[in-house]
Amino acid sequence: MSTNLSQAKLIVVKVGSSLVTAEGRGIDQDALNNWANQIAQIKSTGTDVILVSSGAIAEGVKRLGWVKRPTAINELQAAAAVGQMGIAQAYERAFSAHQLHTAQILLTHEDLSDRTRYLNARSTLKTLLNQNIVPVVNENDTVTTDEIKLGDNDTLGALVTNLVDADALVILTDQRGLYDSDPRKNPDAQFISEISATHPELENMAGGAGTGVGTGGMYTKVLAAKRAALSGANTVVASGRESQVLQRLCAGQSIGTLFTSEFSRVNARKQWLLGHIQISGSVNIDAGAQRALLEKNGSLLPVGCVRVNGHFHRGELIAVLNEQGREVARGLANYSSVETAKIVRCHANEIAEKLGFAFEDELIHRDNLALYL
Ligand SMILES: Nc1ncnc2c1ncn2[C@@H]1O[C@H](COP(=O)(O)OP(=O)(O)O)[C@@H](O)[C@H]1O
Ligand SMILES: N[C@@H](CCC(=O)OP(=O)(O)O)C(=O)O
Repeated sequence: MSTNLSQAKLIVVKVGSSLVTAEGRGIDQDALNNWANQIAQIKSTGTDVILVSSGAIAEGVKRLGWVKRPTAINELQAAAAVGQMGIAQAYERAFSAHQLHTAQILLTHEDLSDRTRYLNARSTLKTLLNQNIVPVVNENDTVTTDEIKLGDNDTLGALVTNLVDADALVILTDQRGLYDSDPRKNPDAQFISEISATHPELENMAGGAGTGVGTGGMYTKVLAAKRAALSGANTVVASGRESQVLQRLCAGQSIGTLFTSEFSRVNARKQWLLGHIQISGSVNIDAGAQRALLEKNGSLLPVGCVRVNGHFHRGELIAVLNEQGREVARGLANYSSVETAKIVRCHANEIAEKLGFAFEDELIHRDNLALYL
């Protein structure tokens, strides 16, 4: 795997509140225009981008005329609701100069931990990318309470990276990258240009937020790098004010701090599928489907399924059994057991007719399938 971003086909770019809102003074439209310009150019060279943008609370606080960030959760939620309007407008304006549309995606913790919602979120993001739209993601702050909050958008950026199998996560912030201690507190702090995302000293080096508007500081960024590494993605933390930072990263230049992942893409996904979820049911497949899976790295289509066992919902993990009843794979089902039973042996164009609706053509997409090789 290449360690830089020159081969990346899809990257997640996270921008922090202090950059987006000029440290709380209000949306920095010039900064947004600049990133939009860079993203439009990257997209035209074949690298897709999903933006994760903070700033709703900081912008809301400014619009409401409050002198400082509140601590009461209901006030933070109200501020987020007001500020998110500005964030959405500002990105749409910035990208419209490049004839690109944006789409607002507000996610909660549950959207990413519940398997059905996870698949729906993934499917929506992929569909938007196929339509050449730039998704702009934030946490749905208005409906999340303390206990269920993701809490910071560095974590959200890593979860989105895993969700869509992005090649890399780029976290743009107000520092050049990671130093061995907080450079705001230690003028002798040493800059680190590359480090393993699983380095044991990372958490000790990283401190909290630098300004009153940021959340989590470098600490949540190193945790995010760790999380993104689990699905095989590298993370770069760099300054959002660095000239042409995204284009230069995508051209393979070394800017900021690169956190390298030691997991391979396939293994990480497989670990997640095989290790973390209980099986709800299974399907038996025919020899042709088995060949498609094992030899051609294909998806499992309903036409290759012969029987459905057990009870499962859309998004649940199921086992794939061959004609002899041996488990050959596991994956996330796009249809429930009741729906699957109605579409076994059916071609993709017959699904809507049998069910009255259709999600995907596949019962299990190959991205959501782990094989026992
Ligand atoms: N080891 C470190 N290296 C770099 N920055 C650090 C470190 N420890 C703490 N920080 C702080 O993290 C801040 C960036 O995080 P944060 O304020 O949450 O910004 P953002 O809004 O971009 O997420 C920096 O301004 C810096 O003061
Ligand atoms: N969802 C919040 C952002 C929380 C957050 O993580 O902020 P930051 O540390 O600036 O990325 C908002 O939009 O205000």
